[in-house]
Amino acid sequence: MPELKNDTFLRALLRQPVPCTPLWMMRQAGRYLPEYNQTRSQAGSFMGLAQNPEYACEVTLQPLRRFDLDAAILFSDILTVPDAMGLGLQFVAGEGPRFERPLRDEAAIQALQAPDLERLRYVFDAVSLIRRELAGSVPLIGFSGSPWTLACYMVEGAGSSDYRRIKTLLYSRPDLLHRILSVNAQAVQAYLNAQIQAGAQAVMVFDSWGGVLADGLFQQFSLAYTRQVLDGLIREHEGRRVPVIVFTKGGGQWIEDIAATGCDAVGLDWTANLAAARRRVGDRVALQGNLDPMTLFGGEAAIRAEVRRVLADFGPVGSGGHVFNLGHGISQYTPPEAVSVLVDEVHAASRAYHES
Ligand SMILES: Cc1c2[nH]c(c1CCC(=O)O)Cc1[nH]c(c(CCC(=O)O)c1C)Cc1[nH]c(c(CCC(=O)O)c1C)Cc1[nH]c(c(C)c1CCC(=O)O)C2
Repeated sequence: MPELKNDTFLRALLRQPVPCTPLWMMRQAGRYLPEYNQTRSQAGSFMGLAQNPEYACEVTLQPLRRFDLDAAILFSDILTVPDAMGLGLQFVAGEGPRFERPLRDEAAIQALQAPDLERLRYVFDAVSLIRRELAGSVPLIGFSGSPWTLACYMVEGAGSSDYRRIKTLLYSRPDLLHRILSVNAQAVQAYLNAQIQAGAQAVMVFDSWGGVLADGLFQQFSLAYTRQVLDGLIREHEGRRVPVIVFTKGGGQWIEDIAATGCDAVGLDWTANLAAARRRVGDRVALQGNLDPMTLFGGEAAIRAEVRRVLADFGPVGSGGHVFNLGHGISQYTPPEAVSVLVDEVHAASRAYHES
């Protein structure tokens, strides 16, 4: 594998010195890019894109051709894992993901098993192909959903506004929920390790729905299983540390607990304040985030001002690590020009915070 030309993203995650703050964006490959929509219509569907390594590679690279981003993220979805467990993932146009066979009774839960990784071969093939095509320009991030977030989709069968089904299970049959979560933890760990072996240079766990849990239950039903995943991850590959990022949407109040999972970095949504977060965890982990994605609709002056505010909140980087990101995925309605402004401002305005 060729030497990495730009390793600022990996260095920042490990709290090593960098000349300016690296950035990437959650959902950086997606519908706000016309070229994505074009490739998607060629592929016929979202899963048609994700399951074809050439298409997955093409859309992964699209945002990097337009913008000076410091990392690539595998184009895939967190729901490929429950799909490989036999739940039957479907993307209904305009409705988002849905499972044909959600976990709705005890028999289905007892029968659940970690998937045969051969069924996810298309993901690992995409990882290897993307690594080859990146040719050392920037590192590649692999990812998975957290055991809890996957369980939410597996039990609800689709997105939810109140999480009624999974919370019914949690409060009435916690034993069954624990069974789903242990299967998921085993599956996610094997899935991430296979991505690392295929060439992912950092991995991120998306706990998108951790924030809907009550305090105490978050630690028991989400974080404990994320920690199980991390405990068995490959942390060194190709002679380099493979940093792990844990992102819990709505998890700002639990940042000390998240930092204690053994991750290298904690991802924060825009409701957290980076200065306060840093005071709480010290420089034990790097922080990733946390611009409100809607800032990108505010015009150039607002984008530049908000980027400077986020950088100032983190403050002089010193022995810490900051990876700039949005606090959640970029909206499909974002004008691509807004992203150019964001990238320019992060790289230019952050230099002052890296002078020792
Ligand atoms: C909860 C979740 C999902 N998927 C994911 C999460 C965790 C992150 C988060 O909290 O947003 C993770 C994900 N999904 C996708 C990526 C690709 C990599 C990237 O560029 O960040 C990643 C990292 C592609 C995608 N996954 C999806 C799209 C849009 C699909 C399309 O092209 O129609 C993309 C680009 C579909 C998807 N997939 C999922 C939903 C709810 C949807 C529909 C949402 C929507 O319509 O915006 C489940």
